Amino acid sequence: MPLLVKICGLSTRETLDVALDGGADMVGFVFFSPSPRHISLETARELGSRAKGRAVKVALTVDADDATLENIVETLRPDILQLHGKETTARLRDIKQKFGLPLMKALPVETAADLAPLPGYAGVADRILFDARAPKDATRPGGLGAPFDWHLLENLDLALPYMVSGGLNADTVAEAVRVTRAGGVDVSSGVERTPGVKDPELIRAFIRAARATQRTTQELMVR
Ligand SMILES: O=C(O)c1ccccc1NCC(=O)[C@H](O)[C@H](O)COP(=O)(O)O
Repeated sequence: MPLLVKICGLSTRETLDVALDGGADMVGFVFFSPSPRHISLETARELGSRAKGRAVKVALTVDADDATLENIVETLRPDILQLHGKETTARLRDIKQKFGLPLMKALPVETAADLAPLPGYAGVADRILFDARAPKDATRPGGLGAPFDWHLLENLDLALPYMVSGGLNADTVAEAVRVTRAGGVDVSSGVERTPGVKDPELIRAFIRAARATQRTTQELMVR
């Protein structure tokens, strides 16, 4: 199964086109006003139509209510909802029932104890995004450019597809995939030179580096 590459926090036509032209499998859009990557519903409509059919569109929210989700679904037309807050399994069931979209639940990781909620989410989410737990004083629960200890996922036995994120960049993505055996990688800060401003060359470099992990694996398999 090819590695899924997600570029998250896209907010302009130009950088969205770079991610799409570079072959990103998933493009993420942030709907969380304290984030430097937050986009308006008007921008969501424009970027959503631009990405349609070219990559999986991911709408990222944090403990959003139904009205907020309804507006995002109506404008972005997402293919998957990424829930990056404290959403319970009951809330995931509620959202899935109301919107009928696949759900990717973000799980903050700092210690092995953080994996305890996995079985519950695995029963309702469609995929899991492992992300670094944000510091207590952080203004947002993700997109902070800091990694977690990937070895915490070394012996993971999860029936669901999962992605790894948190501080990834072109130099570290191969090791993250090797250690976690994740089926997907997700990056935001690692393709920016300043918070919220995506850099075309960093996007291209990250996608190249992520794709290179696949060639290495295939080469190993044929030996
Ligand atoms: O990216 C944000 O600003 C953000 C804000 C609020 C909740 C989640 C957020 N990002 C979630 C993502 O999926 C990021 O891509 C992920 O946390 C990795 O971010 P980074 O460590 O910056 O690569």
